[in-house]
Amino acid sequence: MSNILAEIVAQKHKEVAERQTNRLVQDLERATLFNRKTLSLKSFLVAPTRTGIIAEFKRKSPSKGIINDMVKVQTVTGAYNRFGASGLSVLTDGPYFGGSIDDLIQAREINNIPILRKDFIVDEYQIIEAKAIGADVILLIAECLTKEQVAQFAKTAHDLDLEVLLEIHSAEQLDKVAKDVDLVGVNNRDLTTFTVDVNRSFELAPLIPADKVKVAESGITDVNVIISLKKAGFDGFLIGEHFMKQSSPDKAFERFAGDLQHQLASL
Ligand SMILES: O=P(O)(O)OC[C@@H](O)[C@@H](O)c1c[nH]c2ccccc12
Repeated sequence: MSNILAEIVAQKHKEVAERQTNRLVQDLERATLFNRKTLSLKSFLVAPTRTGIIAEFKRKSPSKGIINDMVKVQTVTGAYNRFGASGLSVLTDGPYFGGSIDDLIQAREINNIPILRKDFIVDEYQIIEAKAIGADVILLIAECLTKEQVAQFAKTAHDLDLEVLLEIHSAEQLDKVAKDVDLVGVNNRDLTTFTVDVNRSFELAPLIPADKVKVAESGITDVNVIISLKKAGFDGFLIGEHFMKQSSPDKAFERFAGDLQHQLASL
């Protein structure tokens, strides 16, 4: 594990222990959103009226510092939805990414497309919490978890009707793909050096088991790259910075999605 990742994981264990004493699992299970019917990201990624983009709301990151702390979560995610995102990714990590549980709850209030809880899951409590705040999908990061944890956490998620996106960065981590993993994401960003290389997605695509939906993550800034990734078998494209770094991420998304729809129509 890289230094920064080890630091985040240690911090996460502390945070979860604290939150767990304030809000017990039984309380989470009584939340209204806990019983809502979840939406399938797998289905939305291939819906003909959508773009395959999982559009992310991210205020800051360890690699970039502040990306955008001026915009509102409902303005941005509402536009992502309206202009054809297949899903939303909302950071709920506070210390490193400037997100919060409240951001996801707010996004849920106004959007009827799948929402990925973007966080570092190190404890089952966070999965129950994800359901209770209105998420549809959880992220599991192979680099932070053992093979056994991935299998166990993915099973817990499925028992709650949540889908599971497993993030990998190397071929070796494919060993952690479990039965209950629905989607495999290739993170193009190296969490040690923060360098981004979209070729990582092209290299790993043929090695991902055929029954898992493929998602390319990070460093995507170009509609033509999405077309190539589609040809390589990807159905999902997780994009944050390219929209968030603009003063109006909503308008940036509208333009990008329009270009993509146009390119797709002429294929
Ligand atoms: O902002 P980008 O380069 O478009 O990347 C989005 C997303 O892939 C990235 O935010 C991400 C991928 N895996 C993560 C794990 C935790 C936090 C964030 C991430």
